[in-house]
Amino acid sequence: MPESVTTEPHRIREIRVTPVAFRDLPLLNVVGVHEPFALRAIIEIVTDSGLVGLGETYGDAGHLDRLRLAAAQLIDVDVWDVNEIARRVQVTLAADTSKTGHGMSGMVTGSSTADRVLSPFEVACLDIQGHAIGRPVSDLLGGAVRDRVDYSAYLFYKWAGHPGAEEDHWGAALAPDQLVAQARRMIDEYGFSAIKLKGGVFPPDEEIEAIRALRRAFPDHPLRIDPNGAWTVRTSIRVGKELDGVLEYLEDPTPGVDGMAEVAREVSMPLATNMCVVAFDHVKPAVAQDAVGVVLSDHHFWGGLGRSRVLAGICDTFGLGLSMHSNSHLGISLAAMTHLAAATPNLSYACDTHWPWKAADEDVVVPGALRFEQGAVPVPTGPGLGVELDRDALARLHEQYLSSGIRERDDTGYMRRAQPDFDPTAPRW
Ligand SMILES: O=C([O-])[C@@H](O)[C@@H](O)[C@H](O)[C@@H](O)C(=O)[O-]
Ligand SMILES: [Mg+2]
Repeated sequence: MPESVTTEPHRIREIRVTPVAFRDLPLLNVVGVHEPFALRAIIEIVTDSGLVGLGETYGDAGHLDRLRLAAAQLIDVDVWDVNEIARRVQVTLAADTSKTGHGMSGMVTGSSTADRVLSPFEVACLDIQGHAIGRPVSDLLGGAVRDRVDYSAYLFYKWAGHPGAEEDHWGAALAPDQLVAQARRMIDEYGFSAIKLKGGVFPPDEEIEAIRALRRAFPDHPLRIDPNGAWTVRTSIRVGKELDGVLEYLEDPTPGVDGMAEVAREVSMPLATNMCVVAFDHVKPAVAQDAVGVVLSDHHFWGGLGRSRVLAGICDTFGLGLSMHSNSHLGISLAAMTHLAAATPNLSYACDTHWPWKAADEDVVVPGALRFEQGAVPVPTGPGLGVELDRDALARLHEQYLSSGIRERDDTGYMRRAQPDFDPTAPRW
């Protein structure tokens, strides 16, 4: 065996779970509005060989408890033994049937608790594996089939600023012309070549008008709208027919597989989802009913990068398209998403990202490794995820978490402070 090859295990000596908060803007959605800070948890796995791997996940209190519970069971496991790590997470959380505290504000329900908890540990192990052999994570996933990953311009209706605060640098977006201006600015800054509108905020006809305005302003950009299940089956069919030939896909128009299947039978464009197919046991019924044409994968709730590639294989087998979902996130997640998308041949749509909504000066990774060029992130080529933890920034964002007082994402509660009778029930129209 050549001397450079080592077969030594890299055993987990310590796992640090650090909740952080970063500034967020008042982005509107079907369940309410984003609070002034978004929460994440940063995972550091330290091995007995002195390597450190990074992961990032939701930061809600219930999820933090589960992360810490599982972390305690992973000491001494070799980071190459991800199956054993998955088994231990599964066993630790077997009795945990609570669906709360997952950090997705009610818009992604029914995802597997064990997969959500496993995800950041698996990513951190892959980061360490990559460092151990000097190869990027995309190589560990089978090799990058593209050297840059396309992301979409993720538009939100939004207030001008948080209540009681000054107008923020994006300003209000409550009408079609303001959304067009938002898209223009985001595309000028990042170069995105596809556009997604978060809908479910205003009556459907207003949102149809917004999509039409975007189509006029950006005739060549694929367009998507995602009302997070805000519409009845009937409304979804009407909107789908009105936007025939305009949308690349229609994302979660109505809740549940049965409703989606009814809509899918009547509209021409594919239906996409990150709401009714969010765990492996949802795939079979959705396929049986032909309910969705595109699955929005998300390694944060599908159990990490390896299991997301399993999902990609399933989508390929059943002829389903594959795109990628996002929530408010920092650079470790962006790096993981980029490696995964790079190594997934059938991920053929521009991925979602909330990145433009994050303040440029707030992240836990050292700047430089991740950048947008013409709407895409070049796949990091350094070892592991290719990003480095900025410890001062981590400490700062942790302090911000402590002082923010926010412990759970609560878009509805925050909305009700401004509008006490706000009702998040969906479908609404
Ligand atoms: O950030 C938001 O408000 C989004 O609505 C997010 O929470 C959703 O999970 C997501 O982006 C989606 O595509 O449903
Ligand atoms: Mg969605």
